[in-house]
Amino acid sequence: MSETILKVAGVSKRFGGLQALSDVGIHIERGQVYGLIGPNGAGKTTFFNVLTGLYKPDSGTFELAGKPYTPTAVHEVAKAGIARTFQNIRLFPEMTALENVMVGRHSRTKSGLLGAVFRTPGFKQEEAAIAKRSRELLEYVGISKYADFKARTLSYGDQRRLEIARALATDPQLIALDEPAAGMNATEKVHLRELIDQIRKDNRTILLIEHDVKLVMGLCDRVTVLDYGKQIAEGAPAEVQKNEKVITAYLGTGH
Ligand SMILES: Nc1ncnc2c1ncn2[C@@H]1O[C@H](COP(=O)(O)OP(=O)(O)OP(=O)(O)O)[C@@H](O)[C@H]1O
Repeated sequence: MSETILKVAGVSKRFGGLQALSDVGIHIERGQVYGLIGPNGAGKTTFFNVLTGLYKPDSGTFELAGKPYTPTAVHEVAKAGIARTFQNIRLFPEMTALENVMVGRHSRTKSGLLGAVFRTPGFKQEEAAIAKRSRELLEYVGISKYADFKARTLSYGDQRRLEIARALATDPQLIALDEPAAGMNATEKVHLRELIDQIRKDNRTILLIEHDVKLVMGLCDRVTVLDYGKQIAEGAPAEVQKNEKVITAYLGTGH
């Protein structure tokens, strides 16, 4: 039986005179890879930023796994169960790959600051469990050999994998990936596709913004197409690809 993970309706956002989003809504089922596509400036990143609490919407309702949530702050959204990555990678560059994942995992721990300061047995136990789980996640995304390397020394493709591991560390209901293939070469893209497929097989749910249409069409169960802040199509990739409005939107901007 299908289970709705994310239900968003009526999202609008204006920047001064520019209507960046007009009445946008999406509906994602558990285990789906859902794509958000559209020409440059269509409103994809704005939608992601609204969804994850970076921008306050002018209107909209939000429900995650059947519970309403208000995306007022990034940490509230993380607590509700959405983890995201960014178009311009946001890792802690001077920390090791392992430490970067551990930071993500810490959002799920109980001991708190006092436990850390006094290094209580509870804290040490929890810390060991976090390190173990974080190593497993590095293995899962295929970069365990770089566990002790500083994040900034990893290749672009591996840094994106590390961001995904860090997002997974929060045990999210939904993982939102903002252009995960940006800057990747063809081989890295093949590996990324395998990784996203694996994440889906493990019954996770993914929302994806991606410019690489081939990747989107090959990976996504459903897609929504935005153009000038409006939703011009929604459906299975094969249907959407044939939609006249979508073809015109892409041709019109030279895509
Ligand atoms: N913080 C902001 N202040 C003012 N205008 C903004 C802001 N963020 C986005 N916009 C505008 O909103 C519109 C939608 O931008 P957005 O970045 O969401 O598009 P996009 O679909 O993600 O584009 P791209 O594919 O180029 O990343 C654009 O016209 C952009 O200039």
